[in-house]
Order: sequence, then structure tokens, then C-alpha cells
Amino acid sequence: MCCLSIECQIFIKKIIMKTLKDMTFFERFEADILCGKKVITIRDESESHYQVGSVVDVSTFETGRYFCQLRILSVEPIAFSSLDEDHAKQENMTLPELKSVIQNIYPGIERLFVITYERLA
Ligand SMILES: CC(=O)Nc1ccn([C@H]2C[C@H](O)[C@@H](CO)O2)c(=O)n1
Repeated sequence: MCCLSIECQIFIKKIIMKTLKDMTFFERFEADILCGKKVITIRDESESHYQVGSVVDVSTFETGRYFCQLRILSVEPIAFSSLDEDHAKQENMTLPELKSVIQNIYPGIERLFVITYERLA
């Protein structure tokens, strides 16, 4: 039995649903996403819930500024140690750059997910 009012429960559910459909990126990657040079992102398990075919609103991590919509094309598990030049190319980085970025964001995490997307608007 939930002690919250039905209005409150609906409000919370809407926030959760919106959060699950949103994706954030660091501002420094915005230009590469908008011009199509960066077509994947690599996230940890907490961000592996995106549904293939769904459309997500994308905003900056730093300020929450909306900048585009992406359609999710695939979500595939990948081990950090299996990242290769092909992943780096799709991130518009060198492999050492990509590994360094990921180690900074997800220190010590081996189990990751490659999310492939296309830009809509
Ligand atoms: C800002 C935020 O919530 N999380 C992330 C996680 C990753 N990225 C970028 C960094 C690399 O280009 C790839 C691989 O992790 O995705 C990001 O912008 N924001």
C-alpha cells in the first residue's frame, strides 16, 4: 500500500519515465554528435536500459541544455578490454583517447555497453 496521493505517484512516475528516455553528454562532445562524427557512446550498466528504436532527448550534462534527438539503433555489451580501433573511430577519437575518457568516467568498470544511435533533429 502506497501512502502517497495518486497525483504524487503520477508525478513521480512521469519524472522517472522522462529520465529513462533522456540521455546526457558532456558539452565537449556536442559538436561531434551534431555533425555525425560521433555515432556511438559507451556507458555502464546504469545507462544500458535504452530501448532499440526509441527516440531520446539529448542534453548537456553540465547545464541540461537540450541539443538534439537520437534514435537508439543498438545496445550491445562490451568489455573495456575489448574496445578497439573501430569503436574509437565511431567516437571520433584515437583508441588511447577513448580508453582514457572511459577510465575517467567509469574507473575500474570492465562491463560496459556500446550504444549506437542516429541523429534525428
Ligand atoms: C555525461 C554523462 O552523463 N555521461 C557520459 C558518459 C559518456 N559520455 C561520452 C564520452 C565518450 O565519448 C563516450 C563513451 O563513454 O560517451 C558522455 O558524453 N557522457
